[in-house]
Amino acid sequence: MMKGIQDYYPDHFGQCYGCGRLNEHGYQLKTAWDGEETLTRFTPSAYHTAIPGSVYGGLLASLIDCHGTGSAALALAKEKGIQLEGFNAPRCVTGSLQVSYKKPTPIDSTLEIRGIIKEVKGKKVVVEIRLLSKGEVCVTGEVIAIQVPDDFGK
Ligand SMILES: CCCCCCCC(=O)SCCNC(=O)CCNC(=O)[C@H](O)C(C)(C)COP(=O)(O)OP(=O)(O)OC[C@H]1O[C@@H](n2cnc3c(N)ncnc32)[C@H](O)[C@@H]1OP(=O)(O)O
Repeated sequence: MMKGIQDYYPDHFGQCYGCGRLNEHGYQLKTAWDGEETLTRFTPSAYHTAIPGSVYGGLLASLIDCHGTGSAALALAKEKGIQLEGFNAPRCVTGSLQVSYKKPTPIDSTLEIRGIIKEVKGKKVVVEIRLLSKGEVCVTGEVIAIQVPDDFGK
Protein backbone atom coordinates (compact mmCIF):
# COMPACT_ATOMS: atom_id res chain seq x y z
CA MET A 1 0.00 0.00 0.00
CA MET A 2 1.32 3.48 -0.83
CA LYS A 3 2.34 5.82 1.98
CA GLY A 4 0.03 8.74 2.67
CA ILE A 5 0.01 11.96 4.66
CA GLN A 6 -1.93 9.97 7.31
CA ASP A 7 1.24 8.00 8.08
CA TYR A 8 2.77 11.23 9.39
CA TYR A 9 0.01 12.07 11.91
CA PRO A 10 0.82 11.37 15.55
CA ASP A 11 -0.99 8.49 17.27
CA HIS A 12 -3.84 10.52 18.74
CA PHE A 13 -4.78 11.65 15.19
CA GLY A 14 -4.43 8.09 13.92
CA GLN A 15 -7.79 6.88 15.23
CA CYS A 16 -10.03 8.45 12.57
CA TYR A 17 -12.55 5.98 11.12
CA GLY A 18 -11.88 7.22 7.59
CA CYS A 19 -8.13 7.62 7.55
CA GLY A 20 -6.60 6.64 10.88
CA ARG A 21 -3.68 4.27 10.42
CA LEU A 22 -4.42 2.86 13.89
CA ASN A 23 -8.14 2.20 13.42
CA GLU A 24 -8.36 -1.49 12.55
CA HIS A 25 -12.08 -1.17 11.71
CA GLY A 26 -11.71 1.95 9.53
CA TYR A 27 -10.89 2.55 5.85
CA GLN A 28 -7.27 3.55 6.55
CA LEU A 29 -7.23 5.86 3.51
CA LYS A 30 -3.84 6.99 2.24
CA THR A 31 -3.76 10.41 0.58
CA ALA A 32 -0.76 11.31 -1.57
CA TRP A 33 0.22 13.67 -4.39
CA ASP A 34 -0.27 12.49 -7.96
CA GLY A 35 1.25 15.35 -9.90
CA GLU A 36 -0.70 18.52 -9.10
CA GLU A 37 -3.67 16.48 -7.82
CA THR A 38 -4.09 14.40 -4.70
CA LEU A 39 -5.16 10.78 -4.94
CA THR A 40 -6.52 7.98 -2.79
CA ARG A 41 -8.05 4.65 -3.73
CA PHE A 42 -10.69 2.52 -2.06
CA THR A 43 -12.07 -0.87 -3.05
CA PRO A 44 -15.69 -1.30 -1.96
CA SER A 45 -17.12 -4.61 -0.77
CA ALA A 46 -20.52 -6.10 -1.56
CA TYR A 47 -21.82 -4.98 1.86
CA HIS A 48 -21.24 -1.32 0.85
CA THR A 49 -24.26 -1.56 -1.47
CA ALA A 50 -26.94 1.13 -1.81
CA ILE A 51 -29.03 0.00 -4.75
CA PRO A 52 -27.83 -3.27 -6.32
CA GLY A 53 -24.54 -2.73 -8.13
CA SER A 54 -23.93 0.73 -6.67
CA VAL A 55 -21.99 2.06 -3.69
CA TYR A 56 -23.81 3.51 -0.67
CA GLY A 57 -23.77 7.33 -0.82
CA GLY A 58 -22.87 7.86 2.81
CA LEU A 59 -19.69 5.87 2.32
CA LEU A 60 -18.86 7.95 -0.76
CA ALA A 61 -19.33 11.15 1.25
CA SER A 62 -16.99 9.90 3.94
CA LEU A 63 -14.32 9.03 1.36
CA ILE A 64 -14.54 12.58 0.02
CA ASP A 65 -14.44 13.92 3.58
CA CYS A 66 -11.24 12.17 4.62
CA HIS A 67 -9.51 12.56 1.30
CA GLY A 68 -10.32 16.27 1.57
CA THR A 69 -8.73 16.71 4.98
CA GLY A 70 -5.71 14.65 3.93
CA SER A 71 -5.35 16.73 0.76
CA ALA A 72 -5.55 19.91 2.82
CA ALA A 73 -2.80 18.64 5.12
CA LEU A 74 -0.61 17.89 2.09
CA ALA A 75 -1.25 21.39 0.73
CA LEU A 76 -0.32 23.02 4.04
CA ALA A 77 2.86 20.95 4.28
CA LYS A 78 3.81 22.02 0.75
CA GLU A 79 3.04 25.68 1.39
CA LYS A 80 5.06 25.73 4.61
CA GLY A 81 7.95 23.74 3.08
CA ILE A 82 7.56 20.95 5.64
CA GLN A 83 9.60 17.85 4.80
CA LEU A 84 7.41 14.96 6.00
CA GLU A 85 9.17 12.74 8.52
CA GLY A 86 8.18 11.10 11.79
CA PHE A 87 4.82 12.56 12.86
CA ASN A 88 5.23 16.18 11.74
CA ALA A 89 2.33 16.51 9.25
CA PRO A 90 -0.12 19.38 9.63
CA ARG A 91 -3.58 18.04 10.59
CA CYS A 92 -6.97 19.31 9.51
CA VAL A 93 -10.57 18.62 10.42
CA THR A 94 -13.63 19.11 8.24
CA GLY A 95 -15.36 22.47 8.53
CA SER A 96 -17.79 21.76 5.72
CA LEU A 97 -18.49 18.94 3.28
CA GLN A 98 -20.51 19.32 0.09
CA VAL A 99 -21.33 16.28 -2.06
CA SER A 100 -23.10 15.94 -5.40
CA TYR A 101 -24.03 12.50 -6.77
CA LYS A 102 -23.83 12.65 -10.57
CA LYS A 103 -24.51 9.00 -11.39
CA PRO A 104 -24.65 5.65 -9.54
CA THR A 105 -21.14 4.51 -8.55
CA PRO A 106 -20.36 0.96 -9.78
CA ILE A 107 -19.37 -1.18 -6.80
CA ASP A 108 -17.32 -3.78 -8.68
CA SER A 109 -14.26 -1.61 -9.21
CA THR A 110 -11.60 0.20 -7.18
CA LEU A 111 -12.61 3.83 -6.68
CA GLU A 112 -10.25 6.73 -7.34
CA ILE A 113 -10.76 9.89 -5.33
CA ARG A 114 -8.91 12.92 -6.70
CA GLY A 115 -8.45 16.32 -5.11
CA ILE A 116 -7.53 19.73 -6.49
CA ILE A 117 -6.41 22.44 -4.07
CA LYS A 118 -8.52 25.51 -4.80
CA GLU A 119 -7.42 27.80 -1.97
CA VAL A 120 -5.01 27.92 0.94
CA LYS A 121 -5.66 30.85 3.26
CA GLY A 122 -4.07 30.74 6.69
CA LYS A 123 -5.33 27.58 8.35
CA LYS A 124 -8.22 27.14 5.87
CA VAL A 125 -7.92 24.98 2.73
CA VAL A 126 -10.59 24.47 0.09
CA VAL A 127 -10.37 21.21 -1.85
CA GLU A 128 -12.42 20.23 -4.89
CA ILE A 129 -12.91 16.46 -5.19
CA ARG A 130 -13.88 14.01 -7.92
CA LEU A 131 -14.70 10.39 -7.21
CA LEU A 132 -14.34 8.01 -10.15
CA SER A 133 -15.34 4.42 -10.75
CA LYS A 134 -14.26 2.68 -13.97
CA GLY A 135 -12.75 5.99 -15.13
CA GLU A 136 -16.04 7.91 -14.90
CA VAL A 137 -16.77 10.74 -12.50
CA CYS A 138 -19.69 9.57 -10.35
CA VAL A 139 -19.52 12.02 -7.44
CA THR A 140 -18.08 15.50 -6.98
CA GLY A 141 -17.59 17.43 -3.78
CA GLU A 142 -15.93 20.24 -1.94
CA VAL A 143 -14.28 20.11 1.46
CA ILE A 144 -13.35 23.13 3.54
CA ALA A 145 -10.70 21.85 5.92
CA ILE A 146 -9.28 23.76 8.87
CA GLN A 147 -5.90 23.15 10.45
CA VAL A 148 -6.04 22.31 14.14
CA PRO A 149 -3.39 22.52 16.86
CA ASP A 150 -1.49 19.49 18.20
CA ASP A 151 -3.63 19.25 21.33
CA PHE A 152 -6.97 19.35 19.44
CA GLY A 153 -9.34 16.75 20.91
CA LYS A 154 -7.07 15.96 23.87
C1 LIG B 1 -6.12 14.58 11.34
C2 LIG B 1 -6.92 13.33 11.54
C3 LIG B 1 -8.42 13.57 11.58
C4 LIG B 1 -9.01 13.56 10.19
C5 LIG B 1 -10.39 14.12 10.21
C6 LIG B 1 -11.27 13.47 9.19
C7 LIG B 1 -12.45 14.28 8.85
C8 LIG B 1 -13.46 14.40 9.98
O1 LIG B 1 -14.38 13.65 10.09
S1 LIG B 1 -13.21 15.68 11.11
C9 LIG B 1 -14.69 15.56 12.17
C10 LIG B 1 -15.76 16.52 11.76
N1 LIG B 1 -15.36 17.91 11.97
C11 LIG B 1 -15.41 18.46 13.22
O2 LIG B 1 -15.77 17.86 14.21
C12 LIG B 1 -14.96 19.91 13.31
C13 LIG B 1 -15.82 20.70 14.31
N2 LIG B 1 -15.54 22.13 14.19
C14 LIG B 1 -14.49 22.69 14.87
O3 LIG B 1 -13.83 22.07 15.68
C15 LIG B 1 -14.18 24.13 14.56
O4 LIG B 1 -15.34 24.78 14.14
C16 LIG B 1 -13.09 24.26 13.46
C17 LIG B 1 -11.77 23.65 13.97
C18 LIG B 1 -13.50 23.55 12.15
C19 LIG B 1 -12.88 25.72 13.07
O5 LIG B 1 -12.69 26.45 14.23
P1 LIG B 1 -11.61 27.62 14.29
O6 LIG B 1 -10.25 27.05 14.21
O7 LIG B 1 -11.94 28.46 15.46
O8 LIG B 1 -11.88 28.40 12.93
P2 LIG B 1 -11.93 29.96 12.70
O9 LIG B 1 -10.64 30.60 13.20
O10 LIG B 1 -13.21 30.52 13.24
O11 LIG B 1 -12.00 30.04 11.12
C20 LIG B 1 -10.86 29.90 10.28
C21 LIG B 1 -11.34 29.95 8.86
O12 LIG B 1 -12.07 28.73 8.57
C22 LIG B 1 -13.42 29.03 8.19
N3 LIG B 1 -14.30 28.08 8.84
C23 LIG B 1 -14.32 27.75 10.15
N4 LIG B 1 -15.28 26.82 10.39
C24 LIG B 1 -15.87 26.57 9.20
C25 LIG B 1 -16.93 25.73 8.80
N5 LIG B 1 -17.56 24.94 9.69
N6 LIG B 1 -17.29 25.72 7.51
C26 LIG B 1 -16.66 26.50 6.60
N7 LIG B 1 -15.62 27.34 6.92
C27 LIG B 1 -15.25 27.37 8.21
C28 LIG B 1 -13.66 30.44 8.71
O13 LIG B 1 -14.65 31.09 7.95
C29 LIG B 1 -12.30 31.07 8.54
O14 LIG B 1 -12.12 31.41 7.19
P3 LIG B 1 -11.56 32.83 6.73
O15 LIG B 1 -10.14 32.88 7.24
O16 LIG B 1 -11.67 32.84 5.25
O17 LIG B 1 -12.40 33.85 7.42
